[in-house]
Amino acid sequence: MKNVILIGFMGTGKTSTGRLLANRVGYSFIDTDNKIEAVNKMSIPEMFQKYGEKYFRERETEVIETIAKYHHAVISTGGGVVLNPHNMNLLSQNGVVVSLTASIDSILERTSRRNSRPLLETVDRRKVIEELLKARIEFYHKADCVIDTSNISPLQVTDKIIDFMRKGGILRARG
Ligand SMILES: Nc1ncnc2c1ncn2[C@@H]1O[C@H](COP(=O)(O)OP(=O)(O)OP(=O)(O)O)[C@@H](O)[C@H]1O
Ligand SMILES: O=C(O)C1=C[C@@H](O)[C@@H](O)[C@H](O)C1
Ligand SMILES: [Mg+2]
Repeated sequence: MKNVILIGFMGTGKTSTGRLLANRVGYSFIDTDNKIEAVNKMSIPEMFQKYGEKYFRERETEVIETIAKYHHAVISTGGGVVLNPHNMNLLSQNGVVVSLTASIDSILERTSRRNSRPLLETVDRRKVIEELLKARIEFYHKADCVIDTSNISPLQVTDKIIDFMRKGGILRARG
């Protein structure tokens, strides 16, 4: 049974939508950021602060190497998972990749609600978001399905993902 992998920039809703989707389709739910924190017994901001981004990326890949083998799971990733082709090869071998996008204004608003994203701890968050998005956009578009979440609720996003899963034969008809 294929996994559903959610990729996308910070604040596009991977974690909240992924949890909801897993509940609706009866899959297990894994969030790579949460898993990294649990396995390493350390928060992501603390990890960045103590050991830097490179160390975090290595821990991220370790977690992906484990969870890519799961079945029947919705896997919500961290925003930078797409940067390492090894991560994406592992994940896509055993799953379909759904990319969530959002406008810069939506991202700015949503990422201001909780301040636990080390890469956005900066004075000019809009500028950093624009720069990171520019560098990453091509990766976020390498997906089996791309959904703009700017003006729809997490529930509506899951409706679209479920439609996509049914059309691809990943999920059987209603039930
Ligand atoms: N479609 C949506 N419409 C409005 N708000 C949303 C939507 N999706 C998520 N949010 C809100 O945006 C914030 C960020 O969502 P979430 O943590 O799920 O994003 P994420 O993609 O997992 O981010 P990160 O990459 O940093 O883990 C949360 O407050 C969430 O409730
Ligand atoms: O976009 C990113 O590079 C990140 C996103 C978050 O989900 C975390 O994985 C971490 O803060 C890095
Ligand atoms: Mg998340």
